[in-house]
Amino acid sequence: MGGRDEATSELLVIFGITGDLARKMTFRALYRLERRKLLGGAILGVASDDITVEELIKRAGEAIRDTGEPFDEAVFGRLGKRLSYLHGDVTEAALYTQLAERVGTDRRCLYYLEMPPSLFAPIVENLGRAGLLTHSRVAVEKPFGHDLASARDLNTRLRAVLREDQILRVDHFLGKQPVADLECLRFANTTLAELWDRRSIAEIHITMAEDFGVEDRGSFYDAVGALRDVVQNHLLQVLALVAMEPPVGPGDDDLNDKKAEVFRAIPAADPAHYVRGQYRGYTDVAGVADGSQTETFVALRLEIDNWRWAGVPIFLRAGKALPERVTEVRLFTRRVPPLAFMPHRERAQRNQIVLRIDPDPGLRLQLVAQDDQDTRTWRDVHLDSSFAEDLGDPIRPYERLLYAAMTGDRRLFAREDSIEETWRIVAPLLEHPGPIHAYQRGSWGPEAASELVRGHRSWQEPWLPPGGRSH
Ligand SMILES: NC(=O)C1=CN([C@@H]2O[C@H](COP(=O)(O)OP(=O)(O)OC[C@H]3O[C@@H](n4cnc5c(N)ncnc54)[C@H](OP(=O)(O)O)[C@@H]3O)[C@@H](O)[C@H]2O)C=CC1
Ligand SMILES: O=C1O[C@H](COP(=O)(O)O)[C@@H](O)[C@H](O)[C@H]1O
Repeated sequence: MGGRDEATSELLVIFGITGDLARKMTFRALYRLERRKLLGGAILGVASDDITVEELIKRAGEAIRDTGEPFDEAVFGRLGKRLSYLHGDVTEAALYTQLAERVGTDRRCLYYLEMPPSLFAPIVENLGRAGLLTHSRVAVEKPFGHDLASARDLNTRLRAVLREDQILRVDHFLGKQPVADLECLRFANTTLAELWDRRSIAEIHITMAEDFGVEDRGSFYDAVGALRDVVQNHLLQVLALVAMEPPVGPGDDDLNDKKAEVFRAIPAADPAHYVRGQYRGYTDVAGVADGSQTETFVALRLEIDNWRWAGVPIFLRAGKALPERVTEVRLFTRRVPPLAFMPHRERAQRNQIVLRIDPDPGLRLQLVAQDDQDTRTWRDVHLDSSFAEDLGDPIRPYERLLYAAMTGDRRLFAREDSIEETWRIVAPLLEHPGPIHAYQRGSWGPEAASELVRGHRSWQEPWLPPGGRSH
């Protein structure tokens, strides 16, 4: 994380400071930045609850403790001194008059919108009317639209008052260490860089598994489903970083240009290669409609029609109530020819390269070795790196993203064209969702997901950290 300069925001204004995301993620991220002495300015929280700043600070402390973060009173004291609070209805002009009095129109602010998505555009329009956007940036949480048309509409409304370089579209997966590091891992290492194309790679699997259900988010989730919740955004952003060409420079657009090229080369997904599942018991969750057809599991196949990846199938799967919480990218190499020097001319298994994003990020290279006890057979051997062991405690996603937003580093945020392309890619699946297959909680999803990969590598047991599951 780099230094601060005249591009750094002087004031962070958080809309939605009393919400769930702030409680679970934002306060902790701010606390960690404070501990690393990376917070330079004041923080103003905005929400509708009529509470005092003392109450807000108390809630912030509880929220940070609840995350299990080691708690240092001195650090928290410094953070608390930065906090102030403004309550009101964000749909009313009066709030922005008060905000302008508190903030002034000359300050470089970062407005971070952790709000119900229907309020993103109205808030930005109100900020514009109050003259509060001239020197400022706006970070908007997910989701950015619920389909291509709504994403375009939101974009148009934001762009009516903001330049593209003032808009930061948050996707917290882009703040995860192994995702942020993909560019360097791929292009700084000849061993990976030389393998990373259709000549050496036969197929790619990306798995995002969660070992919990929808829990208390029934009404939010039932209107969204797995495809919109994590594939259109998180997994496609990861795929772009896995598949892109090397950026030609360090600029924000250098990276985003390469990601956009990948998206443009992905044909719209084919509903014939799309499987949806719903775990048994989902419709009993509070907030879920009776007889809901919303998917809690998806598996799909994509292609990238460019010179690097043509002919390499890409399989994505994501689901809730699966056996493990694990997110990984797995590349299967092509097979070597039969080995004439072995007693049987059997062909060795493919190598696999696995990037584990969660939990315990790391990289695995799965190779084949001759079994020392029985030289006629093969054994898998693994070269594993745990990034925490090798690189130290990682910066947390929201910590990384908040800092990047405050310093104006747009590389970690999704650009307008990428968002629209990802909605285009999934559009046929939204229009023709197909049947929903029931699956048992704690299974790897419906049987139809295995059918999807028939003739290809089967879905693999994900690579788990030593000791199995961790959160
Ligand atoms: N929660 C999560 O785990 C995640 C959330 N997100 C995204 O973050 C955003 C916020 O989500 P979340 O925190 O869960 O939402 P919540 O419903 O928990 O919080 C919403 C916030 O908005 C405020 N608010 C709502 N309406 C108004 C209004 N008219 N005027 C003023 N304030 C208002 C609420 O204030 P008050 O409570 O005082 O009324 C509250 O602070 C969403 O875009 C969501 O998709 C993204 C990833 C994960
Ligand atoms: O955006 C979302 O992401 C979480 C998973 O994020 P992680 O950082 O815990 O891996 C997912 O559970 C949630 O449904 C989705 O809205």
